[in-house]
Amino acid sequence: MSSPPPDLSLPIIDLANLSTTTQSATTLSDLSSKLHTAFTTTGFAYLTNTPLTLTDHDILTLAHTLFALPHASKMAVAKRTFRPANSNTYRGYFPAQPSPDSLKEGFELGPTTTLPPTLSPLSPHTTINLNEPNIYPPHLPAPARASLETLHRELQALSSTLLSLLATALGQPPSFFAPYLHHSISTLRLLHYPAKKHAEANAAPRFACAPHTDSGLLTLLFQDATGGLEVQSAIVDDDIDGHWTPAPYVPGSIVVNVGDLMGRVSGGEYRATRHRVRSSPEGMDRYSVPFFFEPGAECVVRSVRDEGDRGVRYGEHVLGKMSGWAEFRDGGEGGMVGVESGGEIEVAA
Ligand SMILES: O=C(O)CCC(=O)C(=O)O
Ligand SMILES: [Fe+2]
Repeated sequence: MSSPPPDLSLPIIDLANLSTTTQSATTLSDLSSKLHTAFTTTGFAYLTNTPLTLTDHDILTLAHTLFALPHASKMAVAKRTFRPANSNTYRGYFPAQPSPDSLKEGFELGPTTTLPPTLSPLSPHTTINLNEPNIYPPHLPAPARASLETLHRELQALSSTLLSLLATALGQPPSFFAPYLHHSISTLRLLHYPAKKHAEANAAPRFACAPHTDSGLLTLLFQDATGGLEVQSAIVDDDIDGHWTPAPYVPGSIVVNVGDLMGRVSGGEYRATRHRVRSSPEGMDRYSVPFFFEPGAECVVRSVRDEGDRGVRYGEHVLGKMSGWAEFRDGGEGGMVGVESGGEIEVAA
């Protein structure tokens, strides 16, 4: 028998002190222990006063701008699995797919640095280059593209700072995880959950995004005020459908959560918590912008708690998970295989 679920109210961690040019040891150790407590209990927290150039309103406006582009402009950069004439396998656009448990279109970009290609088979039909360069819809205004790249760079820097605070919380030197970030392939994803139309309201999927854990180290998420994000506070008596708590929009905040890799690195101390997004009320679109903080494809991720852990190469980890998901969608007949970046692992219902 498991113990009863904790009362989940997500903590708010104020990062204002990170914006000063020098931080005292006390400030850093205070933040480190707040993150540690949040990640060992709920696995989720809100971050406020984050050191970013763009506001959350600016960031969600970028998503509105991108998804308002003509369908043909978005499909011009659709991943090859959705448009076989295209050469991009991992970065770019994915259209909303009919699915019993989720409905969303998305656009994904990685770092702007040039990385050596890594061609890995996902399935007999599909090869993925996790180190692929970015590709943008032809009609996306140049300032929007520049803002997306700035945002990716700043979120990478912020996440790296959080990782060094977690290193100390786990009893390691602050730079312990620096080698993990060599050729890091973090993904910035823009998401649009289209509104249900009246005629579809009863047949529409229950979730906009099905229950899942994220595959990387950490996820930093901007969401609009629509609501629907829910976090699983505990799995009691093996009831994996139970104990969901809303994680509503908090103005000016970023939701941060632990991904599978950080769970592994911490020897299971940090909770890679399952979460999901409920379908919005009829007629409401929802937009969100998660940033999946990921190591390099070649990085071997090991538990700091287990010297015998041989570890897992991140590229293999993420492709293994994706192949499971793709088969789930593919039906095994070489049909349209939905391939999104390594941020999300859907848990088949
Ligand atoms: O849209 C959201 O609020 C959450 C999205 C998410 O969890 C994901 O893409 O992994
Ligand atoms: Fe997620």
